[in-house]
Amino acid sequence: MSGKKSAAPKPDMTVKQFKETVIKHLRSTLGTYEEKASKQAWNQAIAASVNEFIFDGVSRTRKTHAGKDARAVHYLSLEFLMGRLMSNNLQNLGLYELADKAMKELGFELADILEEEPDMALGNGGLGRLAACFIDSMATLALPAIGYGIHYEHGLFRQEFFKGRQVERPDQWREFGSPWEICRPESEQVVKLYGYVETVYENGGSHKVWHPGRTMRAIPWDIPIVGYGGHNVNVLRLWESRADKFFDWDVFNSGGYVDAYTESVQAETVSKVLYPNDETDAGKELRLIQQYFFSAASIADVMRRFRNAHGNDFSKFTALNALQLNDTHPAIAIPELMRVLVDEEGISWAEAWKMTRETFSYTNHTLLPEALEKWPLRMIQHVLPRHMEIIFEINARFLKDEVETKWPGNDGIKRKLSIIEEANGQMVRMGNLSVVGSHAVNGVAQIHSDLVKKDLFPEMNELWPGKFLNVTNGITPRRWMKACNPRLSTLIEKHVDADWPRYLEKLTALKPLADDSKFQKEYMAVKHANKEDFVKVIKELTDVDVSADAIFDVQIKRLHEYKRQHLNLLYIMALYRRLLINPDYDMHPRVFIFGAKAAPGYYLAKEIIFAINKVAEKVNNDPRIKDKIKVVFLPNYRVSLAEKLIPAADVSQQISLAGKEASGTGNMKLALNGAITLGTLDGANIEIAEEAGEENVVIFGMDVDEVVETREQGYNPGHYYQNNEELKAVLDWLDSDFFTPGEPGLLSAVKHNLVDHDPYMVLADYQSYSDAQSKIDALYRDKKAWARAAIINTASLAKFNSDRSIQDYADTIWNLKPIKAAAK
Ligand SMILES: [N-]=[N+]=N[C@]1([C@H](N)O)O[C@H](CO)[C@@H](O)[C@H](O)[C@H]1O
Repeated sequence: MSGKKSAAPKPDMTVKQFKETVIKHLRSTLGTYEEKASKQAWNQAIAASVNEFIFDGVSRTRKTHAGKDARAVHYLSLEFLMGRLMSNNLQNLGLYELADKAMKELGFELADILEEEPDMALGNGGLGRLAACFIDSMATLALPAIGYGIHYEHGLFRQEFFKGRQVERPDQWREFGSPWEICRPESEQVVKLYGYVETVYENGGSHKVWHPGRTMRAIPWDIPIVGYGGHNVNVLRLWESRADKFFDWDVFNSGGYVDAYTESVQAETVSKVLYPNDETDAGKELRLIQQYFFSAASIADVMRRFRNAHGNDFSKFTALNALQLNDTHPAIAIPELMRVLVDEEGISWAEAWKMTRETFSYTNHTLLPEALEKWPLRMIQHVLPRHMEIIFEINARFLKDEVETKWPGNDGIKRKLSIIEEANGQMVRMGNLSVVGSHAVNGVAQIHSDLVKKDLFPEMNELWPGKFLNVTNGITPRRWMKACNPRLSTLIEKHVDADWPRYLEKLTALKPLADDSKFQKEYMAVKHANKEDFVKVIKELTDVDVSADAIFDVQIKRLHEYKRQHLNLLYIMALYRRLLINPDYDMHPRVFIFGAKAAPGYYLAKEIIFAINKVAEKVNNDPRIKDKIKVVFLPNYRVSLAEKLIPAADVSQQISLAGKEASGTGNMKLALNGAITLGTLDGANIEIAEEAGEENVVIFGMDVDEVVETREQGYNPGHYYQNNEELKAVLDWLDSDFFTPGEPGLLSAVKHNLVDHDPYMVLADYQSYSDAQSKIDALYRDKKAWARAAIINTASLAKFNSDRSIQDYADTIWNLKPIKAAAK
């Protein structure tokens, strides 16, 4: 079976040639030389060498697509959580082994050089990382596609812990520039804001003219996105904001020295920093301006490319362009396209609306009410006066032509479906606007898509049967298996074709080996070696000593109450208590590993982080429990840290309250790398259990219907507190100063939230969770059964390849065909 044909074409380059190219760039591009160069310089020299292939790929792909006047998708996302690019680019070009050998011959470990690259953390969590996996898959599937976003100067904050509390530090990913981006000043756009709208009456008709109060420049930075195999190289275009005029001499000369700068400072703030909220609506004017800035610049870029090819014959526009809204963050692009088509191109409202609806599609990523974006009508009116007019018009026609027709005289439904919410001072509902303005709406996992139809937009679904679809999320196996788990990849390639990172379903060939003791040994040896590596990372980051023989129990995701990191904490405290009561309590040693950032303004999330760190401090230094439990909270969890941890994980904690986690994507990465999912029937956990088999995951807790039932019956967390001795004991422990010597009550916020409110039913699911954790302990100690289950997970989850997700989008929403770029 081994040595089957490999997918990634090996550029005809030898190790010697690669070395020469790197040294050439070290000298001629970076102006240094071998003896003197820093690791950072070597990193830049390798990047410059790799870019020779990449830039060629960009041109080949662009020429091919332009030559064929190709239909393309434009993926609008306020977030792209890219992580590091070097390793992925080397892998996708089939250059990794070559570069590794070359650097070894030059006296370096490639892995060390890769550490020099800062993460491109232009996203908060799942939604941002999904966008990054998706553009990797679009390029790998040779689909004509462009990602559009914001070129934030500062990405997601760096997290540090001070006395157990989260502290945010600014992210400086571009401190020394990035070798992976190209500035494209020739394609800059101008974006307008504020001002007023004039109605011009002429030739018996009238049209609208927007007189902006402020304009700013949008400068594009292109990041090449290399498809696996290096055939197609698409582009991620990120917009940087700059002032129209850098310095206002008139103001300066009239003594307004500082004011002369104001405009440029204000303009630059637009792309200055990513809003660090995951799942909450920021509601700030600057955030709205960010959303409009990149939407308008992107629409203008699409129009420029279209006009260059087709002048103002817009009959082909919808046939050649698909625009995907990654959540409602770019929803303002809908009235923006209408403004351009009607005001600038003079197309009739009806025709323009038809084109707009055909062009847009919208992905919903959450049901959490606080995450559904609503903008004060007054704010949109002030910042975007013409767009507010257009939204009024869209809404009026929608309510009259469609809602009234379906539900004549039903004001209740009109109020519910209206894009404008009359209550709380008139708000604009960006979710309703996105649904009304799109031809397709999808959720990100089957259960979530069903709930979007049933609970979020039931009437819209009735109005447009067939508009609401499901496209279950996925992850790119190139970054999340091939690149981050080379030991597993090598083992796999002994039994499966080398092109498995492209055709993940080939991993099913491992299923027959699940009970093969030799393969089980090899497979678990891979896991153990990965754990040994990560033991060093834990020591380096937290100074905690752990054993690779312990169970690595992992919960890595943003800190949010619905994800229930505090449920995990209660169980850790219960285990600790059992060991204090009976030091010989029979359990396999376990290391609980957390990685999670809390939004800076999210009080309880920060209290949960603090509580976990205080409990960790106590548990990790308590000799009475003989290292049977260790708790590790890794600071600054991010993509590059996930790439080190996921291959070393044994247990994947996916314990959200059923109905709250739309999909999850960490669950997919962990399971594909052989971690056993401990989860609720929520999001994609359900589909992971379906694909891997119920016996190869550990499910607990209420399902969605039971949650709804419990809520309808009136949920009383106090009941569980009073009737579960262990649960009561650990909750009361939080009130004491056991974990915060001399400061009793410092952790009480977490207890009171749970005992008094518990909005995410932690206490209701506690016992079922605790029992499931005992199942995990028993299963792990049955080495054959554990290895079998882990292997089955790796072999059975091809469905969660983001290539499959993107193929679903291409087939069911974008109607998009691949166009392979011409070779040389
Ligand atoms: N926003 N948002 N939503 C999320 C994540 N938090 O980013 O999108 C992710 C990507 O669709 C989902 O996997 C996750 O369940 C959902 O909560």
